[in-house]
Amino acid sequence: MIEVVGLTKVFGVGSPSPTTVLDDVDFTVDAGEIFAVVGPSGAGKSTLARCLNLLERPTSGKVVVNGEDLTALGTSGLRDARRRIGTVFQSASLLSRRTAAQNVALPLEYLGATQRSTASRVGELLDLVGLADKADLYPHQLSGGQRQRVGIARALALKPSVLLSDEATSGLDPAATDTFLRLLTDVRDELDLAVVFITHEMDTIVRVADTVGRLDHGRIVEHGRLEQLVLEPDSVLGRALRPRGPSAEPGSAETPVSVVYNSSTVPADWLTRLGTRLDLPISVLGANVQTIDGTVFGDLTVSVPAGHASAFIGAAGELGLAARLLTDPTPQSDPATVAPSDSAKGPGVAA
Ligand SMILES: Nc1ncnc2c1ncn2[C@@H]1O[C@H](COP(=O)(O)OP(=O)(O)OP(=O)(O)O)[C@@H](O)[C@H]1O
Repeated sequence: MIEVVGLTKVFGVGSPSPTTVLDDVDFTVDAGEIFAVVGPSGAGKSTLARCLNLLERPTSGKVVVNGEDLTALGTSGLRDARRRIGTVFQSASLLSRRTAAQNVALPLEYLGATQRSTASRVGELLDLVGLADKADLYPHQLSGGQRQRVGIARALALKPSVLLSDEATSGLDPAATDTFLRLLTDVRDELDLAVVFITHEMDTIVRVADTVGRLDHGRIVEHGRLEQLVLEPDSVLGRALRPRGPSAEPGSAETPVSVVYNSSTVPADWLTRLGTRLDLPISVLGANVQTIDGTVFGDLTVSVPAGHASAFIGAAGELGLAARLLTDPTPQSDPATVAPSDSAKGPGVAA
């Protein structure tokens, strides 16, 4: 378990123009949980990663792992404490003159482990990430995805309780990303790890995250469980988690209404029921249905005859659907790409 309490990083403390890059960040990730952090460029994601694994000293606040405040430790204690957090970086950062096995062995060698115990642990780890047959290959002989899997093996070498993945799927092709995400959830389950998954790729979040935080201007401005956020019509994160192509235009005597629902809590024939109950022709203008952790979530735009939208919204609410007028059909903003100044305007209207 990792608890981050009031984490603040100010660069240039004491200078005429100090920059606050992390501002009172709080979150907790339990063992067995994947917490995704998403945010636009410059939001402070890399700084957060470096403060979490203590490559960078926070200005104030705490990073507590399994009850121990790592930020309170001196230099030698800190070296030891870093073992509790394994990091997988973007593009793996493997040493090019070392084989896959030698790269995985590196943290064990620093620790002074015997050759025999190192060889045995490296064998286990390469097995875990499905690369036992690539042990003697050099990084340039591995694919990008394989290099990231070596990165995971190396991050796990010292049996950390927290795994930090810092933009680790950036630049991977879809198949390698799939393999990486499956491996991440497998090791999370097998080793009961608390995982902090920093990314700007919303589709990876939908596939692995239990909880999600949106970082903006160094602050966590939205935070929640994935399956709750995806149903939030007004949430920037919620909208970005429900990707959808453009909807058809409603007719001139029709009003577009957005409907978001969780299929486990609404009747499967909700659209037919609403049409019958209100005695109205209702048509679908656009839709996205996706499965998150086994539950189907829907996000539709429907057209309702003008003058009947309120009745539709009320009746939909009674069936457990979140419906609202679609007054601003602008494209969804993506919290991973939206400029800080735009996102500061707050959420727009759900698509
Ligand atoms: N050493 C430093 N000194 C001063 N400012 C810094 C320093 N490191 C980062 N910053 C500033 O902190 C802000 C956040 O940077 P950071 O790299 O953490 O953002 P990020 O969300 O990871 O961005 P990206 O997605 O583009 O990598 C930026 O405005 C950056 O200029």
